[in-house]
Amino acid sequence: MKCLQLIIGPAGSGKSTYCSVMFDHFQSLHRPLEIVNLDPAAETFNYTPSVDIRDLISVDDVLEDEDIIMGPNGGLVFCMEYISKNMEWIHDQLTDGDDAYVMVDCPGQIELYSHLPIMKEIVTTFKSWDYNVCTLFMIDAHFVLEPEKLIAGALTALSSMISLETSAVNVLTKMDQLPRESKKEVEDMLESDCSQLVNGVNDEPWNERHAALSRAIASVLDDYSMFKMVALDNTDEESIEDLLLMIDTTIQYGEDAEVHDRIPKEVDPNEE
Ligand SMILES: Nc1nc2c(ncn2[C@@H]2O[C@H](COP(=O)(O)OP(=O)(O)OP(=O)(O)O)[C@@H](O)[C@H]2O)c(=O)[nH]1
Repeated sequence: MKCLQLIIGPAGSGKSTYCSVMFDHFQSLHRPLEIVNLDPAAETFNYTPSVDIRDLISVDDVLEDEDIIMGPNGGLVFCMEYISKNMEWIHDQLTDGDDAYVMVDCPGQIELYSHLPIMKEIVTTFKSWDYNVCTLFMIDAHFVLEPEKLIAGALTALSSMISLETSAVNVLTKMDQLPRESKKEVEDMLESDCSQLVNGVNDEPWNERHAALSRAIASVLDDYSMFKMVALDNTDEESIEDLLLMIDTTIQYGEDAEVHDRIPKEVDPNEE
């Protein structure tokens, strides 16, 4: 079964760092992994991509083209539209075997996932090549310690999940940077449901309606069990293993192999 992790999240949330940490982890497990850099504006990253989209098109090239007049954001959208129409260029460079496992390191512009159709088209193309796709939404752990920011992060992640139509795992990055007491706070938070977490929103009289709205959103998130987060401490091997196990389960990695192993050997009809 072909598996694909689509790594998305705001700029600086830790997408490329995650890819390089997982690249090393896969190597230590002797598991094959191909990484696609899908960010035409990427500057540097600490892994060796199997496919680098900048070899096809880069934002710098587009901005230098005198026939195309646009700013950096328009340049990125132009590149992404071009990529979505030239996906075969990526396909040709992937091994694409039955056990292919691919990570796609995406740009951080959130509008690509919320209201533009481009990423959905790219995901649909990967699905048409029989990849099981799981979206990983990276959230900087520093931003979830306040209930208001937690709600905002949850809604952004949900809007991406709904528009991309894939299974999803929300990853809290940079846990190693948190002081011990904040780390404990985040770990406790992950054990709680959203309604408990937003109890602390500012409900001074002038914020009453805002607090009520936050509580209503939290209760919907709990009712549908749709927003779950996993903390990742890049410096802790166990944390990396736990996350990969969860993603593999979500993405159904290796399930066809297990089914194959479970197929009974030819049965002798004379045998009882
Ligand atoms: N200590 C620590 N630093 C991290 C971690 N993840 C990311 N960083 C740092 O945060 C900064 C941004 O990380 P990136 O991995 O480049 O983030 P990105 O989401 O790929 O950023 P864009 O490509 O701009 O969208 C870099 O300086 C990283 O070194 C982490 O888990 N721990």
